[in-house]
Amino acid sequence: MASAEIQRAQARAKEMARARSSRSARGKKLLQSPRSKTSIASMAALAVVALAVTLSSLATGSSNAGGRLVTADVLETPWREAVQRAPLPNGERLVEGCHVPETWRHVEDAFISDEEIDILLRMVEKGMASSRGDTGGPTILDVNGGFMKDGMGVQTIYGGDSPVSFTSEEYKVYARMFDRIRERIMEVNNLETLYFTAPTFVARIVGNESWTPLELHDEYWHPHVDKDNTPHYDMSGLVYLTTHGEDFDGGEFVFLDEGNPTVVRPRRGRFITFSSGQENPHRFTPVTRGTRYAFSMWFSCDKAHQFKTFLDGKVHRAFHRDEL
Ligand SMILES: O=C(O)CCC(=O)C(=O)O
Ligand SMILES: [Fe+2]
Repeated sequence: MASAEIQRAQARAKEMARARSSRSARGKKLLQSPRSKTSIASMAALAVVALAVTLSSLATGSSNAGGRLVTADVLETPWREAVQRAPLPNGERLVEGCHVPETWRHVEDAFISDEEIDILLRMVEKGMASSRGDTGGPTILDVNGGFMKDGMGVQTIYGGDSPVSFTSEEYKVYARMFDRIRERIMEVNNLETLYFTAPTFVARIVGNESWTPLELHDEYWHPHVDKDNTPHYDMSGLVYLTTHGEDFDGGEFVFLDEGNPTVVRPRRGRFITFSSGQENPHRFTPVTRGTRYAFSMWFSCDKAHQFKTFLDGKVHRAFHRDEL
């Protein structure tokens, strides 16, 4: 890279760092990624830093709504932002090493490989095969609990006339995803304990603007706090199987910080985590075209809420734990 170009890239890097720190609001700290290390002496290292800035600036910017935007372009390094945890609801016992005072909003790409995503998509389609909700709106599948909910109501998937049967390869990929996510959330937030909990599900939303929800519960786009809905949720995790702007339009995830929302566009294989309390109100916008798939999963600091029957072979036919 020519030296004038490096200088320009450096100036751009400084400007971006300045813009970033001036946007840091309400006690939040933005992580200074490797690009802010302007003290690196060698020209070669500076060139690498400048390149990282250029790549990263492709994937982040400002959204139409005026807030920050994490685009659906691939992130070379995770996008991260620290938040101060809101006080625990009255009566909830604080678990040291799990209810840490500061947690990270963390967005990471290529968390699940293409091959794994294909297996998961196959699994989801199999589990939703009897869905009557393909005219729009959400179909929700809980593989662990064994039910599927579409616009017409709830059905069990392992019982009935034509029970769904997943292969052990499908179960393996599915179970490993949860294990890896739990470990990653612990790593990112420096936690000592964290338990996978239930319920957890995958949602398929077929964009159709003429679709009208039957009940309030079907209006998936409402702002909410995960822990307000389910008090034992402490950490939230999301994995997307399709990409905004390619497979579907709309369906953008938004952290609802007052006056400064952050939009994260789903991308196939993208993983998002954040703590589940009042510090992270969020929503996602209506899907207007195509099909959006998202796994939602939650983790608890309370051992009593650990999901123990996960893939234990009792709920799930045609599955043997030994095969995992
Ligand atoms: O699918 C998403 O982007 C978010 C889902 C969500 O907020 C939830 O399941 O609680
Ligand atoms: Fe949520």
